[in-house]
Order: sequence, then C-alpha cells, then structure tokens
Amino acid sequence: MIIILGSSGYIGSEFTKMFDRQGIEYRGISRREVDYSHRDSLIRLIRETKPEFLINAAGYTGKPNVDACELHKADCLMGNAVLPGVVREACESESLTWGHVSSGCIYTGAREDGSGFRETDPPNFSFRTNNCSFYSGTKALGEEVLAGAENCYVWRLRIPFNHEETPRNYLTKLMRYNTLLEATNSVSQLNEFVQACLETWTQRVDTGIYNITNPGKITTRQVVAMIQAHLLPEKEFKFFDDESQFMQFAAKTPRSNCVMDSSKLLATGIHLTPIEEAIEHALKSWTPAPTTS
Ligand SMILES: NC(=O)C1=CN([C@@H]2O[C@H](COP(=O)(O)OP(=O)(O)OC[C@H]3O[C@@H](n4cnc5c(N)ncnc54)[C@H](OP(=O)(O)O)[C@@H]3O)[C@@H](O)[C@H]2O)C=CC1
Ligand SMILES: Cc1cn([C@H]2C[C@H](O)[C@@H](COP(=O)(O)OP(=O)(O)O[C@H]3O[C@@H](C)C(=O)[C@@H](O)[C@H]3O)O2)c(=O)[nH]c1=O
Repeated sequence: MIIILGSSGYIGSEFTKMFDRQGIEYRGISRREVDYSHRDSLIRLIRETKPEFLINAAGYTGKPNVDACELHKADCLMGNAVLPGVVREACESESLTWGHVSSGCIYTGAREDGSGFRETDPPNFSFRTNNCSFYSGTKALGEEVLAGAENCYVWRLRIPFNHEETPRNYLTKLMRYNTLLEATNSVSQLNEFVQACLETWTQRVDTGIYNITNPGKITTRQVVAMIQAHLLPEKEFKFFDDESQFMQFAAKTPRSNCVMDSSKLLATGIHLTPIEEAIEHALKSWTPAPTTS
C-alpha cells in the first residue's frame, strides 16, 4: 500500500491514475483530510495505514505559472522547503521508504561543454546563486533539506507534458501563449515520469536523486515545428526577440531553461523515450479538452 500526499494535484493525480490502471493499492491524502504538514499528524497516519511506501507529490507551484509564487511566498516556502523536511522526519521516524517530487528548475543553462546537468552538480538557479525565481529558490531549499535523508528518492521532474490538452501541459501552453520564448530545455513526459518514479522503488534501485527527463534536449522552435506538422499547420507562432522582452511583457520572474542528464536513471534499466519521439507521440495521440457549451 502506498500513501500519496498531494494526490489532488496535477502530478499527484497522474500517480493515482497509474495506480488505478495497474491495480496498485494506495491512499491519496489531501490536507483537507489529514494535515500532513504537521509531523505528528503524518506519523499518526503512517502508523494507522502501515504503508510500504510514501510519495510526496505536494508542493506549491503557482497558477497559472510560477509568477504566482512571487505573490504567495509563505505558501511557496511551506509547500516546497518546509514540507519536505516534515515528511523526512516522519518517514525516518517510522523507517519508511519514500519519494519526493522535486524539479529540474533549480538549474539554468547547461554544463560548460553543453551537456546536461547531473545529479552531482550543485543547483545554479537558487537563492544561493541569487539569480532565481522564488519558486526555484524554494525547490532548491527543499533538496537541501533532504540532503543525506535515509531511504528517500528525490525525483526531478521538468516541464511536464503528455497527450492531454490541459492547462498545465507544456504543449497546451505553447499552443495557447500569445508569444513564445525561444529556449532549450529538457522536459518530462508525465506518464513516463510517474512510471519511472514507481519503478525506482519497485525495482529497489539505490535511493538518492534522479533526473527523470526524457533523454535529450529540445528548443521551443523545434516543438513548435512539430505542433505545426501534426496539429496546427495554419497557425503562425510569434516569438519574443529575447529574454528581456519576455520579462518585459509576459513574465514577473525569470524562468529556468535548462538541459538535464538522465543517464543515472537510464543506467538502472528504467526506460524513458527519447525526447523528440515522446513529443511526437503525444502530438499524434493528442486528446483535445472537452468543449463546454
Ligand atoms: N507542475 C509542474 O510543472 C511541476 C511540478 N513539480 C513539483 O511537483 C509537485 C506537485 O506539483 P503540481 O501537482 O503541479 O501542483 P498542484 O498545485 O497541482 O498540486 C499540489 C498539491 O499539493 C498540496 N499542497 C500541500 N502543501 C501545499 C502548499 N503549501 N501550497 C499548495 N499546495 C500544497 C495540495 O493538495 P492538498 O491541499 O489537497 O493536500 C495541492 O493540490 C510540486 O512539488 C512541484 O514543485 C516539479 C516540476 C514541474
Ligand atoms: C508565460 C510564458 C511562458 N513561455 C514559456 C517559458 C517556458 O519555457 C515555458 C513554460 O513557462 P510557464 O511560465 O508556463 O511555466 P512555469 O511555471 O515556468 O513552468 C514550470 O513550473 C514549475 C512548477 C516547474 O517545476 C517547471 O518544471 C516548469 O514546469 O513557456 C512562453 O513562451 N510565453 C509566455 O508568455
């Protein structure tokens, strides 16, 4: 039995859909039911439920995007930096193995040779490097809080997408934003991400940090060309001249655009589809949002 915190959210609900499909027993927990941000409540829940594994898919992301974190700093700090420490204390006290959904947003750019950041690279988009969004700063703090944690997987997700037209899906965002920022990124196919997270535990791979991004990197223009080829041949996409124009007209805080290296995960034998293939597959099986009349 698996406990999942934050099961009401975008990422948490993708975990529960996978558990439903695969007949895996779980208990999805919302703060409305059990205030898991308090250590003693969480310990009580663990003792009552006796799970074999716990997933922390809770956190504060800001809606519609990370700009909102600049206005809700207390919630953001609580959800992303304090909560992981509370979950760590509870799981360590009960000797429970668990996984935490972190983010690749703690990096910007790529390594000097152009390759992706590895799990051993220190974050370079954080409060310590003093160049980050409030969201990214809190996610990097969350990882600091988990340094040396026992029996803990830290799964780094990055700009999720899949075939479903939902507002949080990266592909939907690119189709809906008026003007786009050209950038190079590694991204995570969401269904593959949750499957890979589960497998780190079911296959008993070593605990620790894993970059769970589809192998490779892609530019916004490459994704747009694929959207035009598969879905919107008539649509003309507009681009900002540069990042300063993006900051002037569309954003309140800088974005992390970065390249990640997922070879540590791939070396365990857990599969992730190469990035272009994963995006192409999502576009070929694109499922539009239901229309409201
Ligand atoms: N979406 C994305 O693009 C990415 C997300 N992530 C990480 O994945 C995790 C989940 O994100 P996502 O599912 O998108 O977020 P959502 O906002 O969709 O869901 C998060 C859930 O966390 C719970 N929660 C617990 N504490 C807080 C708090 N202080 N503020 C707000 N919500 C809280 C809420 O559930 P309830 O109140 O029901 O308990 C909420 O539904 C986060 O840690 C995020 O940083 C990482 C990379 C990319
Ligand atoms: C606002 C905006 C963004 N973009 C680009 C910037 C970026 O490359 C991409 C997504 O930007 P958004 O602002 O929508 O998303 P953002 O909130 O930055 O997304 C991030 O959310 C958090 C939770 C994470 O952890 C990240 O991995 C990532 O998914 O779209 C545009 O091209 N035009 C726009 O008008």
